[in-house]
Amino acid sequence: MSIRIHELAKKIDMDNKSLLALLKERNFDVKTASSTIDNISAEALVEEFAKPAETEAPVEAETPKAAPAPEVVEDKPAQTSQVRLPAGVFVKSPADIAREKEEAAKALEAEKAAARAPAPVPPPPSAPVPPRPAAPAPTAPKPVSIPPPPPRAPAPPPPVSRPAPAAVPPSPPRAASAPSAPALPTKGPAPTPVASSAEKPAAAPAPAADGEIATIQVKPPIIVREFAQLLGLKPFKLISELMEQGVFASMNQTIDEAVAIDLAAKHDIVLEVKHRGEGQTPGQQQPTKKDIAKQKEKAAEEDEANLEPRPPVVCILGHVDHGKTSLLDTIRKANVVSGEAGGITQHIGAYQVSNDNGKISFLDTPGHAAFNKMRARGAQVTDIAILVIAADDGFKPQTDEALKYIKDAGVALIVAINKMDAKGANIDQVKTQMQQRDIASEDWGGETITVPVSALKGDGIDTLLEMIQLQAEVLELRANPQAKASGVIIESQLEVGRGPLATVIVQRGTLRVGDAIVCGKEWAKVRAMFDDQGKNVKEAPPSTPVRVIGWSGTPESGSTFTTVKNARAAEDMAEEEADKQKGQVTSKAAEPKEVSVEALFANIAATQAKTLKLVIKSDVYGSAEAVRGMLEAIQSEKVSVEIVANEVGLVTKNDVQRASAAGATILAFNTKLENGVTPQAKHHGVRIESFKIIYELVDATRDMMADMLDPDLKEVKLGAVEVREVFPLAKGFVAGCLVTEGKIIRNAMARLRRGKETVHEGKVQTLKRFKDDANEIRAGLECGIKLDDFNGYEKGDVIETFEVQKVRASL
Ligand SMILES: Nc1nc2c(ncn2[C@@H]2O[C@H](COP(=O)(O)OP(=O)(O)OP(=O)(O)O)[C@@H](O)[C@H]2O)c(=O)[nH]1
Repeated sequence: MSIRIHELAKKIDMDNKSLLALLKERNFDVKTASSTIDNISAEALVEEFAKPAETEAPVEAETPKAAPAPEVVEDKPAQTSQVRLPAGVFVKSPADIAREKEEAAKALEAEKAAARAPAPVPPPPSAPVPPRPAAPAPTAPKPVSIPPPPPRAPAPPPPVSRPAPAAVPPSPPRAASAPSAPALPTKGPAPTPVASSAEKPAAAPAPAADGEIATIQVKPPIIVREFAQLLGLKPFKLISELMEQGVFASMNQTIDEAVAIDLAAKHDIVLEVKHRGEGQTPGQQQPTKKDIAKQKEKAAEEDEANLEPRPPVVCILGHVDHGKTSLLDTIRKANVVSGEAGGITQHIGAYQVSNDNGKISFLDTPGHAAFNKMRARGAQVTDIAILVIAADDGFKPQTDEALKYIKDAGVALIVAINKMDAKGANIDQVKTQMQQRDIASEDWGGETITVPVSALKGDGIDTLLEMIQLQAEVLELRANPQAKASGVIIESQLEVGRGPLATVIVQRGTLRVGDAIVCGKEWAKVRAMFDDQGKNVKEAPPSTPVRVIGWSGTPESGSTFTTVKNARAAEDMAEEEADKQKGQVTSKAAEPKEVSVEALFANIAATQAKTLKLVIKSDVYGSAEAVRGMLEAIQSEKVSVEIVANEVGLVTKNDVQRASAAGATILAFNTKLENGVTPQAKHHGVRIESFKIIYELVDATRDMMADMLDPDLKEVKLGAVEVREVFPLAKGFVAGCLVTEGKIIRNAMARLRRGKETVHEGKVQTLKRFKDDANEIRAGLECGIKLDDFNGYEKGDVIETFEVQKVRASL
């Protein structure tokens, strides 16, 4: 019998993270909050952490003589009643104690260093305000089976029943830090300075003295892993900070200098980027006082003290038809699947659900190969990824692709094995495949939280939500709602009556109606915002998905937006960016190109090749991207595709004119035609094709390309005869035949074979049944055949008839 960590945590009123750390410290083999430990150990822990409250308060318990708890365990196990040492519990060896002492000394030093820093001073230990004031010393000589963690005997009674995160590593008495640490990620004081300084390895820059800014120097390229070390952060922490700024990089990737400088400023560090061969100052711009002030302002925004818990952003990924939308649908209790064309998700949806434990923001991404960019984007903006795998189908190509995105983005993973109700569901097979991919499920000794579910029947959904909340708790997701809002564009589109609109996820700060935001070359004064239910909302705090209207155009999906001072500034910044982009395009075009003879001939050949020109209009930006990707992947040496325009919105008269001028066809994907477009297209002879399913669009495009080529000719055999006799006529000869196969039709093409040799090819000019002319004679009957003016028939010759059909050329 066993119990899950998160259940036990509730029982002993401790947060999951602390309990996990405590258990790991005590050598339990636990990995996540949904790992289990045996009941005996759990009971002992319950006793250890709950007992003080029950045995309220004998005053003498405060006296130091209550200290020698470790002795009880070590020296008198027999005396400790009938309770046996539970599995996983260990008695410390001298080596352990030596190691702990060393760690404790390090921690103490770190504490001292933190104390020197200008940090909020926690209340002195002498005046704790414990909720359970008269609790007895936790180390009272109770013969419990689990050794109480470290010898903290002389310390004052713990003011809270659950240990603070800082108390997790075995340490010597740290009276000052323990009482002040908040246990759960609720609003409240920032983590103690001890916790943050303990995170920093020795390589971290020494904290500067009061008000001073530490300086570190780097040489590009700035690699995330190395940069984290320089800042004294764990790489995953740095990755998540980068993500909060809308920068998505994995451990071994490089980041921009500007981003690195910004990030360093957040940690009160001035970053000096030294380019190779550069001296101290020339070339490299050093941060000015203004820069530093700006950086400090930003750092203040991100100050731990201002951070509040935020809902997790969860992305649902997986292979086509494995049930992503159904799963989300069941979670949302709304029917999205039936509204989708062909039952497949063609663009990303963002929704927020609330349950007893709080809110969760979900992103639904399409499973089709065509939408890989959208999936990658989904994985990038999320905290937790749910990989949906159908129990009756197992891993498929897009499952592996999604897993790759998840790993690259470094987000937490939960596997939902769906369709458990389906015939042929084989959970063991899926778990074997998980093991093969190094993501073994927890119950198979791995670390991946795995939840069997049935989206159709609703089984396992509560557990899945619980696991998401637990994972979120462990990740300690926080953001500053007071900061200037910034976030990521999930999707953008043009909507009739509303103009350009974008689904965004706010990552930092609170976005409000009236805010001015800028995103690349587009900007918006937020005119209105809608939640996933289409309800008008006035503000969107961190992790909230909202649809924003008021944009100058459709911003690019996946790009980040930030709030600026006012609409004027937003417009200026957007214009500046547009000019920059234009400049880049022109300068690229102006670059001299080397032309080889081969290239010259290739160019000549290319101009002779046929080109299918297309104007594409799609409902949303992501679809436009997917369509372009699919069309560009069509390989043909005979016909090429030229995309004249690829835009979001309705098909307009302007599009018809553009297509007419370019000789292009218009493809409308998931979008409609503006009034009056059809007659205008007819007038100009422009072809418009509409599609709701991307694969149909691609097939139709291939057909259009093939139709531009001369058709291939294909011979279809109609029948055959054997020459049995040769009869003389007044002029020439006729062959007396038996129809051996198919049928013989007058005027059909014919070929006379003698053995392997073709003697003559022509037409069946005369076809007679006895003396009468016939149009068609079937197998098994005799007939007379004369081919054109041919007369050289011999007994045993075979005459085959056939017709030539024109078929669409292959690409
Ligand atoms: N038996 C069974 N069928 C399910 C379950 N979940 C989904 N399905 C069915 O599987 C099919 C695909 O479900 P979707 O939710 O559209 O799958 P998807 O992964 O979102 O597919 P795309 O949108 O194309 O990426 C539908 O016919 C669902 O009814 C389940 O738990 N059990």
